[in-house]
Amino acid sequence: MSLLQTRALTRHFSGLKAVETVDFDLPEGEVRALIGPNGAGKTTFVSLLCGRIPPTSGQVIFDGRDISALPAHRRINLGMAYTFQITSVFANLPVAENVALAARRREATSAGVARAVADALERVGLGDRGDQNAGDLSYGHQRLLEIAMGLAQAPRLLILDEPTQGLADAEIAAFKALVRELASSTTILLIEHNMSVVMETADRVSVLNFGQILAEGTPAEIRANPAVQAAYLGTA
Ligand SMILES: Nc1ncnc2c1ncn2[C@@H]1O[C@H](COP(=O)(O)OP(=O)(O)OP(=O)(O)O)[C@@H](O)[C@H]1O
Repeated sequence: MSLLQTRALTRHFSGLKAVETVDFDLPEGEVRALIGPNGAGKTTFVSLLCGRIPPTSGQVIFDGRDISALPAHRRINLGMAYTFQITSVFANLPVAENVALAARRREATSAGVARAVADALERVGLGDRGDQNAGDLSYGHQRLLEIAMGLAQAPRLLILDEPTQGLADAEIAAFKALVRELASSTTILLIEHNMSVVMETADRVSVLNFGQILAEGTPAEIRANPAVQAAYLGTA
């Protein structure tokens, strides 16, 4: 059963078809990568899923329910968590407090919050950094902190927008392992430019091009798809 669906989802910006009649299905438990050339509409698509911007037309359906008209915070409460390209940690707060802010959206008791914080930091490998100011973490660790903030909300769907951008090679290798571990407990939608991350973590891949789904398949199928290769070469 699909955890997330879109039906004819469309967003225009004064004539520009950033997302155009997209039908998308993400089954529960899957790691799905969303790829596409620059300007293909990936961030716009994710913004529509999260409720950051309204669609021009079409529907977003989460767990069988039409959430197209729900504001972003209500979607978070239903179990959607996301991190965005630009880091959004509170630099002057300790790492643990950043995660606690996210955990309090779901946990009512201070013991529950403390447990959720410790668990989320442990899972991303920042278990010993809780007292440090978030702004003192390396860039790569700040990205992991953002993922921990998402995890602390015990999401059913975790959306990661270019999580490996700006990471060092060793950090990217660790990230691949982290995604596999996270996949045991949550469905993941990964917007990613790094093809080795896509190939090694995704169960399936959706390719956006000019706001439309150009292809869907396993990583191997997508790699071998001539239309996808042409889109990346700018000739499609
Ligand atoms: N707020 C906006 N106003 C006008 N045009 C926009 C707006 N947001 C995005 N666009 C346009 O919509 C198209 C899709 O942009 P989007 O950022 O979704 O692509 P993307 O696939 O995420 O690209 P990238 O990989 O470079 O992040 C682009 O042509 C972009 O210029």
